[in-house]
Amino acid sequence: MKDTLTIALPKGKLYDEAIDLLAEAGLSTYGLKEDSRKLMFHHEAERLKYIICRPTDIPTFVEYGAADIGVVGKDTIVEQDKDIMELVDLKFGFCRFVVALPEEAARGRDLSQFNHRRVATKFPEVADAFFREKGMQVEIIKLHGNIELAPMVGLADMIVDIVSTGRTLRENNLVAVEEIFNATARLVANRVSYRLKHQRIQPLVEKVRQLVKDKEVRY
Ligand SMILES: Nc1ncnc2c1ncn2[C@@H]1O[C@H](COP(=O)(O)OP(=O)(O)OP(=O)(O)O)[C@@H](O)[C@H]1O
Ligand SMILES: O=P(O)(O)OC[C@H]1O[C@H](OP(=O)(O)OP(=O)(O)O)[C@H](O)[C@@H]1O
Repeated sequence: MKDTLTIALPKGKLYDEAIDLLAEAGLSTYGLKEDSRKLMFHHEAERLKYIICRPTDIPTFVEYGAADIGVVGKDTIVEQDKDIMELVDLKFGFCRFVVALPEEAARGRDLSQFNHRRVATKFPEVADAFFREKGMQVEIIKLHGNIELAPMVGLADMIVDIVSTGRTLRENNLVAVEEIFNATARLVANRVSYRLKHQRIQPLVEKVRQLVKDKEVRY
């Protein structure tokens, strides 16, 4: 399988756009969008293999070389800081990292008044770096999803989470008070694969770069 290229695709929000982009770049992607529970698709004639991963597991599959390349959000890359190569900003999957507070609590106050409080997040490393930089000491509570719930039930005073349309914050009476950084989907590669399979990876990278070059990022 030395010359088969294995691509890790994130199930979920980035899935369809990742497949559309790879198809546009000339890769065969048949079967990937069919309603199925299959986790691996082997396109033998094209020497391509796709594995379908949980988005947060993509850096692990790529770091260990179980996949040669993959698509993953910048938010996940920063949080996990795995030893992988980031090759292209794909300019979809736009979202912003924010600190958000309950509307009531935010009124007339700024973030510095929330020192020593509790923060719920799926991204403890991002949150920790942000509050350290601010010189604030907070207790970070790691959750795996539905972070917006935490302030409503008294589990935390504030959250660090990603926001796209802002709808989830609004519908849960939260307001963003600080922006941390913006994120989009990235094409990433395993370091060894990038060298050994350069002849397959590099033309794909060039093609993808060309395709997204003039695309505007909408945050
Ligand atoms: N509301 C959103 N709008 C646009 N992009 C988003 C949004 N939420 C997340 N993303 C981007 O899509 C990526 C995958 O998000 P998705 O919700 O599909 O998976 P997840 O639930 O975060 O992953 P896991 O199941 O592994 O915990 C995120 O890492 C981020 O880069
Ligand atoms: O600004 P919006 O467009 O409303 O999107 C933001 C929401 O999207 C993400 O959650 P996701 O849907 O991935 O669910 P999760 O909380 O289970 O991770 C994020 O954690 C927010 O909750």
